[in-house]
Amino acid sequence: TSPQFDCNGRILRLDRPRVMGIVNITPDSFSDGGAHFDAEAAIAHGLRLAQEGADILDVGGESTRPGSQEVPVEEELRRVVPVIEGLARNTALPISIDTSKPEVMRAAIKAGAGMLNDVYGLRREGALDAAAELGMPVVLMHMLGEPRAMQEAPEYDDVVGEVHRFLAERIFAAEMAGVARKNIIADPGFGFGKTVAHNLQLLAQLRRFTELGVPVLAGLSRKKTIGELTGRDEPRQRVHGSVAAHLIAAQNGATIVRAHDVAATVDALKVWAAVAAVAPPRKDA
Ligand SMILES: Cn1cnc2c(O)nc(N)nc21
Repeated sequence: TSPQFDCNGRILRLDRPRVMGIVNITPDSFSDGGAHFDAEAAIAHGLRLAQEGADILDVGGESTRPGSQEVPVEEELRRVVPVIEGLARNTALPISIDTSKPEVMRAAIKAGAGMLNDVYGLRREGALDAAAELGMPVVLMHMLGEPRAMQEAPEYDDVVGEVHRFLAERIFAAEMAGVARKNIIADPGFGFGKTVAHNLQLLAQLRRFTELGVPVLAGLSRKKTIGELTGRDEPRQRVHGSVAAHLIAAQNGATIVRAHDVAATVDALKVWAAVAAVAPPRKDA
């Protein structure tokens, strides 16, 4: 039987690779040009991703791209709560909250979100306890340093081994804090303190992370690595490269991929799942 997650009453079944659609609420996403954000536009975008076949919607109010600055908690709450409420009212899909702040985790779950997606791997003050108290599925992701400086000159002796060890430690810390192991998802954090070479090694050896004994999430959508490999400077032109990378991630054991372009990714994974259904059992299974 395949793992499944109870996301605040909404079920996410990992019987096949699933697509986490991205709903970013940041000034450079849904804004009417002003400094404030159009919650309605973000909600409409999330509903469109649901129409395109997303299995879960990831709502984020603080950009974590390289060089990004922190957003004050009041601001982050102002951005995400109305969107989560709007989405929860209009779709039956599970909703994850992309945040590292315990206060935002609590408010998001109260508003109807059912999964925590923390790029800091619950390392912020109070995050482990919040995750344990909320009792929801949680994604633990690897990041080297902080978004502001993580891409300056990332270095590893053995990127796969070091990311693997970090995730094993965070899983252990989460379990010690009271997070149920069945609620944990691991994520190597593509692009979070990694060069293109590091990202390629992590993707090529992604199956190593399934040894952690929890589902693996991969997020490469429209990232700089895809742009560099394809020569596409414009993120919107990185759809094909992103779909290729997520297919490889599925082939290498990921059961959730985090994507902007949901329809394209859903179609690709349908082809992947049809072949996987008739493939001979894996020798290392
Ligand atoms: C918020 N966010 C941006 N990239 C991500 C990734 O690769 N994984 C997860 N879990 N979250 C991400």
